Amino acid sequence: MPIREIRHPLIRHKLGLMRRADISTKNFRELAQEVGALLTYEATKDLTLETYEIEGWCGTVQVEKIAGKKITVVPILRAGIGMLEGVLSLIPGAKVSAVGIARNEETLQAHTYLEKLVPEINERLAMIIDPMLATGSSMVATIDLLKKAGCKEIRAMVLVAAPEGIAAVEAAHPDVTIYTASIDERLNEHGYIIPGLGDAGDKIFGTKQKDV
Ligand SMILES: O=P(O)(O)OC[C@H]1O[C@H](OP(=O)(O)OP(=O)(O)O)[C@H](O)[C@@H]1O
Ligand SMILES: O=c1cc[nH]c(=O)[nH]1
Ligand SMILES: [Mg+2]
Repeated sequence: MPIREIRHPLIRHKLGLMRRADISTKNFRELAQEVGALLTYEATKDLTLETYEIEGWCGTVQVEKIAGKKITVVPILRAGIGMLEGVLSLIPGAKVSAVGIARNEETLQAHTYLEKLVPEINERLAMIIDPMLATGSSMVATIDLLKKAGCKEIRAMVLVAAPEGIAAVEAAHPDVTIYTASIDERLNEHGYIIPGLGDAGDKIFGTKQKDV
């Protein structure tokens, strides 16, 4: 199952607010973190649990914890940072592997400029975060480098996904499930998602809005 659109009412509501042309940087940032947290809740729903025993207030009690694999969250810089706090609010122990990728706005090809992966990443579940999945070239490049580093289980969370990007990830990496708040209609001639959110990196960091 490579794509999961999470149509939860809270997510739909928050994403609707994010689509407003006049949204402030502050509100966009807050909502990106909130939707990031809600997607994390869904994307971790099937993690396996194991029971163990503790001393509780009335004697020993069986409790549960997440079994096996540790997690690394992989924000695709810059815009992925805009979801990081939200994700870590639910998985505070996760280690962070930063991947810097910028899309060439002419060719729409992804260019990798930073790769700072945590040790023993091959033993971790990697959860990639990026607000936008447009052509898919940034996501495919990230999955390529994680697999090269030995990652065996990879999931991705994006706020908005275009059908073109979903198809690209599915073709290159059919084993990776993508969790998204919305599958939007299409890309425009500049490779921007319609209706989308505009330039998510610029909105999160307050840098100049490009004419998209
Ligand atoms: O699916 P794609 O066609 O590759 O496009 C999506 C990428 O574009 C944006 O990043 P951008 O390159 O603008 O960098 P930024 O995060 O530094 O703004 C976005 O955050 C994704 O990483
Ligand atoms: O719609 C898009 C596509 C790529 N990057 C963005 O920030 N937005
Ligand atoms: Mg950008």
